[in-house]
Amino acid sequence: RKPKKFPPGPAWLPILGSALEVSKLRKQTGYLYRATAELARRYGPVVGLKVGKDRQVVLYGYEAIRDMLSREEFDGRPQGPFYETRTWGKRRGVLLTDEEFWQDQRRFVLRHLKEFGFGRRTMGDLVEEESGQLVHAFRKRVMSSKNSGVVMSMHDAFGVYVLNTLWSMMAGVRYSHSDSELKKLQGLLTELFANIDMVGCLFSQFPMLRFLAPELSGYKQFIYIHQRVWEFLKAELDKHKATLRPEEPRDFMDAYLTMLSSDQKKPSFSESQLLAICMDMFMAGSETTTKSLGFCFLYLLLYPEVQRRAQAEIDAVVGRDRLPSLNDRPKMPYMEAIVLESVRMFMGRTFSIPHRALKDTELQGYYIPKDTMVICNFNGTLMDKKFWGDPDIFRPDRFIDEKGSVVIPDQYTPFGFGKHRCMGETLAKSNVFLFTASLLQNFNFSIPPGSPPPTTEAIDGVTPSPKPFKALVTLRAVE
Ligand code: HEM
Repeated sequence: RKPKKFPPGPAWLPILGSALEVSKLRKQTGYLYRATAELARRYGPVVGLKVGKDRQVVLYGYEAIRDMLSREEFDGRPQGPFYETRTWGKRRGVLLTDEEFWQDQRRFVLRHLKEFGFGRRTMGDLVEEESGQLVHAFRKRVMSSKNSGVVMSMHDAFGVYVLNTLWSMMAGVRYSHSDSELKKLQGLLTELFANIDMVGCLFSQFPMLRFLAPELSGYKQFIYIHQRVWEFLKAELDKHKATLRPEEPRDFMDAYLTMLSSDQKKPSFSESQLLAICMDMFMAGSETTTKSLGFCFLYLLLYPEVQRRAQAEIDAVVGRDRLPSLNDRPKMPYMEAIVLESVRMFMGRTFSIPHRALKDTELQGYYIPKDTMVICNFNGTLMDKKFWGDPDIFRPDRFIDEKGSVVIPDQYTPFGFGKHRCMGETLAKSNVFLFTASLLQNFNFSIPPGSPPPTTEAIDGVTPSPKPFKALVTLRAVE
């Protein structure tokens, strides 16, 4: 039964809760974020739902989101089969854990990743190295075509390069762009992310389906893909164990392994926890940035004037004799605004990672019982018409004030805030900035002749993707 003063929302039916109503709206609107936006229109910015066994509260609108994310009693992460199965029966990692376990692990990850460059100058070198490789690969393809132009698939052009910037620090590895095993794995992850949601999936809301309909409920695919990622990471871990020299840690994996055999080791530290952290970083670190870059280039095709202005800025600040670097960033507000706008377009179509109430509490005047899942629909902040005016238009200028400086309003929430705030914001923004600036310095991107403009409709899922699209890539003339 609905608890008293629980946030308003559709009726709760036995067993199903409000699942049918949500699913009907999702079918009508095409996306879960639009379905819950419609519910917010009907019931207000705090909507109460029950989907199978899960009590959920979806927040839409800045006030409610800010209130929830800044209060410690909402710092839990959900529990249940979905959040445990991914790490073999126990919640592990940093992405979906909470309380003391998560605090210890988050602190360790941040502190030790920094030793290998994370958030520091050396991280800039890694991103610069990778953007150089990206430009080189594009140039090779363009030059191999007789008329110096090539039609390329863009939505998935960045995955390996993005992962490399993080994996150099995590495991001291850079993968080749043609590494077929890694590409297969990234493809599987993209597929998985399109089939589940931030709020779980059928088998997490109706756990019996794991046994009654393992295929239909997505359980089988979920296990298969996680197993493949796990094996991939385990092979790297085994290599590290065989060559570890504790006095000279080469990367994060070494630092963690060294900690495992030290006397400061806390009970939350274990080898499977190390693998779970790697899995979290693998998933959180590459899918998000890659898809932001996908949206970035989609909109650059649709808004050629934005491309031209970015190129004019790159030419003025960097010129053509060297690649852009992160040192140029403070002098390139328009490029910086393109980064912000691309991430807005990506996260404005989805949710934050769900939180969980750690105790009975209240939010915006409503009663929220302990263990309720609380989730932010970022569409309500990042695409709010009242605030942004024209949220569907790709307009980097919205982040630039009359003096030409970058301004980021409070409503801009794609990385969340509070204690669970994204750990990879700096890396993600550096990647989007430098990959885009380096490519625009060297190439023009346009809609292939004879093709319709790419659609801005996305593929729904945990993180939305642009639908597959191609660009005509040509070398920029040297002036
Ligand atoms: C455009 C790219 C990215 C976006 C939009 C993004 C967004 C987010 C959001 C909204 C959260 C949830 C905050 C909350 O629960 O309140 C989050 C958490 C997280 N992100 Fe990112 N992220 C991005 C890139 C990355 C990268 C590159 C990494 C890896 C270095 C990363 C690692 C994480 C981790 C580990 C968490 C969990 C933090 C915690 O619960 O303590 N993210 N991210």
